[in-house]
Parts: sequence; structure tokens; C-alpha cells
Amino acid sequence: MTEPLLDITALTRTFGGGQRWFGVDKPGVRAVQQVDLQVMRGETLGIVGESGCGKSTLARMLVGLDRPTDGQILYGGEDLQTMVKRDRHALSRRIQYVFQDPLSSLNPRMRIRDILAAPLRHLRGLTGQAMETRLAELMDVVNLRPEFISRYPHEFSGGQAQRIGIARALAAEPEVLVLDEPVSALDVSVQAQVLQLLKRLKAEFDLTYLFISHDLSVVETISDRIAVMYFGRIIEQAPTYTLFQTPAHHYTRLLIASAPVPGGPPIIAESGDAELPDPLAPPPGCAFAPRCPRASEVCRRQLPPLESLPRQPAAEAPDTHRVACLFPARGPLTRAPQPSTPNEIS
Ligand SMILES: Nc1ncnc2c1ncn2[C@@H]1O[C@H](COP(=O)(O)OP(=O)(O)OP(=O)(O)O)[C@@H](O)[C@H]1O
Repeated sequence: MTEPLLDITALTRTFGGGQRWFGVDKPGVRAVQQVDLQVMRGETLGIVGESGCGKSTLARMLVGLDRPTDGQILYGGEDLQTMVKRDRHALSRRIQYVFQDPLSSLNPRMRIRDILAAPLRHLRGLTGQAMETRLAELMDVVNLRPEFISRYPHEFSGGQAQRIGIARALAAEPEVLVLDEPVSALDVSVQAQVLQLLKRLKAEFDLTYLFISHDLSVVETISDRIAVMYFGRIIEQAPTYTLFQTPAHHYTRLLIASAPVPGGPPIIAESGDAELPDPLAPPPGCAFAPRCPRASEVCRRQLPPLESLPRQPAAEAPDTHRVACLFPARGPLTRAPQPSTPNEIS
């Protein structure tokens, strides 16, 4: 088996907590809990889940913008926190972050030339003609006209601004792009263009993508494998085709049944109890149990580990289908033409 480029073990991030309130420990928000994940070189791993499930917190830790409370991220076998401390620029040359909101992620007072020149200068040491050549290449590679380089961000549409954000990330010549909801702020037709561009760039520059979105249909379009997050944990992961054909977690089945239309509405789970558990007081068992049509008493008490499905022969392979459910569903799911009701979950 080839070594993973990113190897994430028991990654946990808790916000706040630690202090004592009236003699008792103040609880923290458990944004990411015990996440194990491997990202293989050259793949696109999609991470999907509804708002607040911890996707951005996970993404920020992967690019060194946030520190784990516990657990480890190995990048090419090296501890990412050690890399951050030793040389943040070295890490930035390898992993880049693409933000959700393209316009607000670009400095409104800087021309595009300066926005792109900053990483070329600081991360690649370019000046003079080499800088000019690279600036022109970057504009070309994301299909922006050369004269746009003198404009300010507010002079661009959302799709154009996101292409600038992608060009800025590519300026560092990274191996990995962590794309945090990169098309969520865009119209559906523009989303398709940006997704096409990302696919082309990945092939052209041999990139590895971590693609984060709440929109299952977008993640399906671009990912080789998908990890589904719920309440800070990975609850299922599988190759894209397998996940859509035979989703095993009842939450994943609900997501797929509720989001049948590519580019359709965002994922809104529609089971009886639509509330996520209180992040300050997570339940001892499966966090989805209160919403799950198949939950039994044991699910509310016992936390299900993320385990390979028995039918997988090579349990340790990265493309193994894994699920965190004591009573996983079996068999294919028929995708409904309309958003589902709880009764349609099989
Ligand atoms: N800096 C912070 N301080 C306190 N709590 C935080 C902080 N950042 C995130 N959280 C909490 O951690 C949990 C996960 O947030 P996160 O932004 O990672 O989720 P998400 O899946 O990316 O959601 P969204 O798509 O809405 O951004 C939420 O309960 C959130 O309120």
C-alpha cells in the first residue's frame, strides 16, 4: 500500500472549556472529535456534512491555521505542528487553503497583481522578470484576461474572484489544496465552471484535493472518496460510487435521499428531531441516535467505532468502506426524485 500524503490520527479540537464554574469544569465545544483520516497523493477526498459539524475546523488544522487540542497530523510522514513551528513558509509551499467567500478573502485595497505577487515573493522568492512571467502564467491558468491584473477585487464577479483565490493558492506551487466550500457562494452555472477548472488544474499540476462542502451533489461531482462528518466525527467513508450506491450509515442515507438534484438545495436533514445535539454536552452514544429511524437503546449509550464493513476484503486499504454504526444499513439506496421524508429512509 502507498503511504498517505496526509495521515490524521485521533484529531480533536475543543474550543473553550477547561476553567471551573462554581466548582465544576466548564465544558468546551467539541468541534472535531477523534478524527482518523488518510489522504492519498493525487486523490480528491470530499468531506461533507451539515453546518456546524466541524468541517472548517478540520480544514483549518490541516493548513496550520488552528492547533489541535489532541491527536496528530502527519504530512509526508512529518508532524504538521512541528513543521508549522519550524518553518510556516515551508508548510505553505506544500498546503494551501482556498476560502469559501472569494470576495471577502481578497484584500479590497490590493490590486490582483499585488495579491498574486505576495506569495510569489514570500514563498517562491520571485522578483523582476521571473515574477512578471509567473503572474501572466497564473492569470492564464485560471482563464482570466491579462489586463484584469490591474483591477481591484470588487471589480470581479464571484466566480472570477474565486478564480483569483485559486490562482493565489497555486502561486505557492503547493501539493495539496484544502478547498473549504469553494463554490458554495456561487450560482449553480458558475459552480460548474469552477469545478471544471479545479478538475483541470488537479490533472495539470498533479494536485491532491481536500474538498469540503455541505452540498452532497457538489462533493459527488469532484471526489474520488468521500468522508461524511456528523457532530465532529467521521461517521462514514467510502469511494464515491460505493457511498452513493450502498450508503451504510442512516445519516448518509438521509443525506443522499434528501439531496437528489445536482446543484440543488443545501443538505437539510429531515428526520423527526432536526436538532443537532448540544456541543457542550454531547450524548454518550451515537450523536445521530436522536434523529435515527433505526436507533435502539444501545445506540444512545455506546459510541460506535468507525469500522470496515465485513464485506470489504482488504480492511486496511484507504478505499475501504468504513462506517460508525452499530446497525449499518445494507443494500442499495434508491435516490428519490424529491426530498425525502423520514419514512423513505431505508
Ligand atoms: N473559534 C471558535 N470558538 C468557539 N466555537 C467554535 C469556534 N470555531 C468553531 N466553533 C464551533 O465548533 C463547531 C464546528 O464549527 P465549524 O465552523 O468547524 O463547522 P462547519 O461544519 O465548518 O460549519 P459551517 O459550514 O457552518 O462553517 C460549531 O459548533 C462551532 O460553533
